[in-house]
Amino acid sequence: MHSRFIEAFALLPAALQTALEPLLSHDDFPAMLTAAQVADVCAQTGLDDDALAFALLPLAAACSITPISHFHVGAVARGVSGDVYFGANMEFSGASMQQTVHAEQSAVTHAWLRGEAKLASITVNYTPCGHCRQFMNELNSGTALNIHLPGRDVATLGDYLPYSFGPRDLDIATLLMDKFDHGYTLDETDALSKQALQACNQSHAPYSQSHSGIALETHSGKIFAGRYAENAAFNPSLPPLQGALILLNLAGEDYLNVRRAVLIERSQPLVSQRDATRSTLAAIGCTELTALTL
Ligand SMILES: O=c1ccn([C@H]2C[C@H](O)[C@@H](CO)O2)c(=O)[nH]1
Ligand SMILES: [Zn+2]
Repeated sequence: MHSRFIEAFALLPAALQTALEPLLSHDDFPAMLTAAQVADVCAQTGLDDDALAFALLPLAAACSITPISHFHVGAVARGVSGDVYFGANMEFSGASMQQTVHAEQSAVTHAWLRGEAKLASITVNYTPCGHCRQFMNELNSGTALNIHLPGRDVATLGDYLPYSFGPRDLDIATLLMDKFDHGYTLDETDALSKQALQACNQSHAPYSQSHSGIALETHSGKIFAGRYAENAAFNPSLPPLQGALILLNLAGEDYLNVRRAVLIERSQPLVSQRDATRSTLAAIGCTELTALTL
């Protein structure tokens, strides 16, 4: 079992420990459960889907990296496929506050990067901040997304974000997690560039059209790609680097092990990721960034 889970796992009810043990005992547990695994764990423990999501929160929160706040937020997003995805907050010492990833953003992005089509619900161990509510208002599940919080009845994003501002206010119809391919091509043939290009092609940037994607390679040779997720209110947009680091972290890798990165964006974009990406990568000890333009 990955060392980060040991303490939280030991505090789970015995029946849940028994049901989860075969999944978590692998070092490469992907911080998600498939619909079939969820059904199996529910059958073994007698928990329903929602109770299981709450019970998993301490494991999700154990994935947080919080050198600044030491405040561990965990989230569990459920896709319409029935698969569930962990999320956890990530902080970067030596970078700007704006580089922080919230647990809700982590869970949502985790689901998106793994190809989930739409979210049905999200369960979080603390109330989502205004920034997260706005971030989630970009999703193709819209204000119908169910939000489960400890000690509260289930409510929708619409309940938590009344009089909301969102994509429709800017006449945008393509929403976060909708599938698309922007069709950019590039002659580069190395694996990292190819994955960065694919991420760029799947990025969500309907406001600026400044599509971008990144791929990170770790010292162990693994590759993690992230797509830009733009937001109607602009500031809650999530840069591609954050997407890739979310996936890397949830896969059990250490973000200090990023060896090199390829960022792909358009030439002279209205919104550029390059400088912030370079500076955040430097804060986590990676100075090998190749920035390619389309
Ligand atoms: O909705 C929220 C509010 C805060 N945090 C994180 C961000 C930061 O790492 C820490 C303190 O704000 O908690 C979340 O993950 N979600
Ligand atoms: Zn938040």
